[in-house]
Amino acid sequence: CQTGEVAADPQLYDQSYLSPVTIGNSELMLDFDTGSADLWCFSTESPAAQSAGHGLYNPSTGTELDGAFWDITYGDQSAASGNVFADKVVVGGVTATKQAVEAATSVSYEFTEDVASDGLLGLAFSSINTILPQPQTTFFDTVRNSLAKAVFTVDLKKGAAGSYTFGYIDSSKYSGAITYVPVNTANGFWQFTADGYSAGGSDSSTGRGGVAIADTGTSLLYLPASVAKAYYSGIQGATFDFRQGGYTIPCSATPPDFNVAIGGKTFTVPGSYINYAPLRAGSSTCFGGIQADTGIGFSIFGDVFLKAVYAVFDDSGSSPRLGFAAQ
Ligand SMILES: O=C(NNC1=NCCC1)c1ccc(Br)cc1
Repeated sequence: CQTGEVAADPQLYDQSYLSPVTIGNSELMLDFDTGSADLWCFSTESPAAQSAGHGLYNPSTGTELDGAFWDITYGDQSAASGNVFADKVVVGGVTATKQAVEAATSVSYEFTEDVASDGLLGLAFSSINTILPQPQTTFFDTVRNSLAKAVFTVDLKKGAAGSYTFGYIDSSKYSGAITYVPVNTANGFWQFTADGYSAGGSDSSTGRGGVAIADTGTSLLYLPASVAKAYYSGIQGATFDFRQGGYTIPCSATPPDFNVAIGGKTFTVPGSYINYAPLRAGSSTCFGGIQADTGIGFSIFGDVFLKAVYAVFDDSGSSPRLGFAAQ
């Protein structure tokens, strides 16, 4: 019965969180992503112009999956592709002896530029793994039957190291009870329904809830346009800046807290989390941590929300469920 824990180290402005993973005989820093289902890494097969500065997986330790290829495009239009090897993967002591490791032979500039990240470890459902002709299982799916409990937890923090655990829930990491809600796996995501939103201390709801996904791979909190609009209407100097592609606020602003009702419980994102980051270093205009989910199809509860709660991704029962608790 395996259990394990790894640190989740925040990158600049908490844009992403990286965790150490041993693949074959190299340790790489991967971005754990509950919004996708591929485990891929820069490799000795990646073009040097794309992989300079990154840790590389050397597939010599693995066994090539003949004829298997992968090609993924993320919600932010970043992309990567390559071939596949079966190799040993260890995360916080939890071992998958024959995990599908997707070696990159091409990546988009977003990944080349992010030199701290050596790849991604997908934690969505294996139904959206992009390997063809035969999709493979995520790390969690590969090890889930060997875990003490088929769960993983996400404890991200603002500007500080958090953690991911596999196989157990750590009651020292949260306060109060965990509120569980059902998950709809039809789209391959950890998809749930949020009941409603409100800003500040007021109970003036900024709108009905809706369908959402829990996505550690997305930095911000994307909500229905009406909810985002109502939220920023309460902040002096806030504006929708179409050139920046979203809401901006004065960096001097103290945004109101943001409340989300899930499963009959209210979870609060401190207003400071929504004063996300300067548009450019030194700018006095900051990008908002809440943005409109227009055109995406559902809301995305990314890191701005997840770092305010303790989240349990539970596949131990007859159907998957998500648990949230105050941190
Ligand atoms: O791609 C998604 N999440 N992960 C990552 N983003 C950027 C790098 C990794 C994503 C998933 C579902 C929806 Br809906 C929108 C976005």
